[in-house]
Amino acid sequence: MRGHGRLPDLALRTYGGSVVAASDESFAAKEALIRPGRPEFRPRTFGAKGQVYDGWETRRRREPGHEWAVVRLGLPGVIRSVVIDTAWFTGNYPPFASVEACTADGYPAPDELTGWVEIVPRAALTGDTAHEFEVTDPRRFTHVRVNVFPDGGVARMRVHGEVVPDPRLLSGLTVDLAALENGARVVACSDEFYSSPENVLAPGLARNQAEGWETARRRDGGNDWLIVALAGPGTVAVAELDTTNLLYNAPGAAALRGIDGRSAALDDEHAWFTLLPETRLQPDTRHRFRLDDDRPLTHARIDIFPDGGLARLRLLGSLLS
Ligand SMILES: NC(=O)NC(NC(N)=O)C(=O)[O-]
Repeated sequence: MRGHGRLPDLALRTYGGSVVAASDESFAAKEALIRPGRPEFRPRTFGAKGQVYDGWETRRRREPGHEWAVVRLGLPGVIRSVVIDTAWFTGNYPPFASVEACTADGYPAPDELTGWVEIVPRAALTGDTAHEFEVTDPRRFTHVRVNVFPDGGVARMRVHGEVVPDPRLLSGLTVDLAALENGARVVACSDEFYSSPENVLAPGLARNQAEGWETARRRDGGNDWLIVALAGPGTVAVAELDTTNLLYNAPGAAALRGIDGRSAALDDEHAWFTLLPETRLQPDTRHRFRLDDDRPLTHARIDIFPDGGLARLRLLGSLLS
């Protein structure tokens, strides 16, 4: 069994994050800070404002002070680490940075945010390096502010943590119990050769194959699978198995099972019950299946036969009250 990757990036643009304000972005736009993917660089590529960078880059400060950018998390939650990546910034990286966070109710404007607390104390940075800082504050945060001293460029900021949704927006409703934004996460997966299984829980539709989960071609006669810890104990009424963008590598079939992890161990094969028996799938298709089972579950396991992947897995249902 392979690892299931790291905690999700709560700030990621494709998870709904937004860089809502910055003190300056003269050389390169603040929005790049939370862009998915590794930063790119083409040497000797100059625009009207200077060398082009895939990151946030401020002007050279000529007066005292420092620069900052505020990010609204797409997925509010408990932050476990922050990555400040100065990739490609060598003669223009900030020598120091710190990170603050705050919690806001509703939809404040950036200048209405209050109650900032330091979650990463001022630390020295080096150029062209991804610096990871552990965060120990256990509170739920909705926004972060990165400060750079005195100025410079940061390619990416990643804010890894555990999603903590607002329970008022889930209880009593039919919701996707397998959605990352509702607190679901992948806890185990057979293979993540081409792209991460976490992608099947992401918001919205996958725009291409890489935005879904894709396994290697399987040659051992077995099959690929993943296990999702749901948003909470609940019942599932509709399963959506989306093979969009998988044209020549969609699984031939899939099966879905559930387990109530409150009373059984995940490795107890007999405690898993079938929600959807092995069912034929078509390539590039959003399949929706009405399930006929009201047993509560905390985890779901999808088996795909023999390999391939999925663009999305949606499990519409309700949390136990
Ligand atoms: N975008 C830039 O041109 N930045 C800087 N210069 C180079 N060459 O990268 C700088 O900070 O002066």
